[in-house]
Amino acid sequence: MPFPKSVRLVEVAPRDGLQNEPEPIDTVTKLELIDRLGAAGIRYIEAASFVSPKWVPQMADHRDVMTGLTRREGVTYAALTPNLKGLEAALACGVEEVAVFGAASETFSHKNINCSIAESLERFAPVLERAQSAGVRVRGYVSCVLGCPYEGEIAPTKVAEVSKALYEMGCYEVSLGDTIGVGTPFAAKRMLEAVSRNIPMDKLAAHFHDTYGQALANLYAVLEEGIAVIDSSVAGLGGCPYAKGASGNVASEDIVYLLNGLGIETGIDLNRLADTGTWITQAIGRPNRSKVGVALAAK
Ligand SMILES: CC(C)(COP(=O)([O-])OP(=O)([O-])OC[C@H]1O[C@@H](n2cnc3c(N)ncnc32)[C@H](O)[C@@H]1OP(=O)([O-])[O-])[C@@H](O)C(=O)NCCC(=O)NCCSC(=O)C[C@@](C)(O)CC(=O)[O-]
Repeated sequence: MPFPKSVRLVEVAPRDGLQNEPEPIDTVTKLELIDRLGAAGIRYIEAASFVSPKWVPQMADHRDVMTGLTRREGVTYAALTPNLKGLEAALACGVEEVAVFGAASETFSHKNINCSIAESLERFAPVLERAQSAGVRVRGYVSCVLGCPYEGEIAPTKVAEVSKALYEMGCYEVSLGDTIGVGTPFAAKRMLEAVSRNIPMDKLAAHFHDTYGQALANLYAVLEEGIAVIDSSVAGLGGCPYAKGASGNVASEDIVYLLNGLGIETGIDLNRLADTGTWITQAIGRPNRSKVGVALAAK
């Protein structure tokens, strides 16, 4: 299959990138991050997470973030909503898109959202119904698609089964999460091949973490298969609170550099994006994990 002509980047740094930070990051910094990402040309930003503050304290200011952000024309600002409580709170803030998040691993599902895979799907059904009645689109995540921190290998058929359930429930897109970044290119292709038997390729997204330094290679592999939506995090920020040692998503700067080199359109200004990575890492005292960001900053 030829490479896609353009790729839509889903920027997850304000949520996935920051959720694991142990020290509270003030809302003003989060809002500036979101604004700078929009100014760099990102058209889809996952801004917050309406989850329990007891589970993920860093996302406790979700209301202030969602109502405080300056909306730019053409940019979608989305939020995670694991249940009806989260959805209602997000709707009250005027959210235009939400995401539910499940897993292909039973143990991870319990650790992350305190229920089995089957229970999570039951919990998501009314979230989708309510969101749809409010005219809000719902994205679906599947975690552990290339491995689980507790169970090890995960069968592609299991990933396909959970993805299909989310898609059939009404998620307009299913994002496939290599939560702990253990995948390699052939494994990524095998997993995608299984999932895409049930779901059209243009309804799938790749959400690959870079823990083992494989994210770019894996993304190249799935781009070859026709994936055209990629989740990424500026400066490679992030990690999952329920996946010890997992590092952030592929750095947005690195994937944009790769896509530019392949002649694939993103509409993103790489220099502005790299400046944003430099700024946020300095603001929160984290190393910049984007090789491209570091190289550009050194110029
Ligand atoms: C799902 C729950 C809430 C279940 O948690 P629970 O304890 O089973 O829920 P509960 O219904 O029994 O409620 C317990 C308490 O939480 C409150 N509560 C209940 N729901 C909400 C809500 N929406 N917002 C705020 N508060 C909430 C509820 O009101 C109650 O408060 P209390 O009476 O004890 O004071 C919990 O497990 C949770 O919040 N988990 C979130 C975990 C999380 O955010 N993980 C990181 C995101 S997923 C990820 O990073 C992976 C991804 C998406 O990036 C893809 C990848 O890389 O693989």
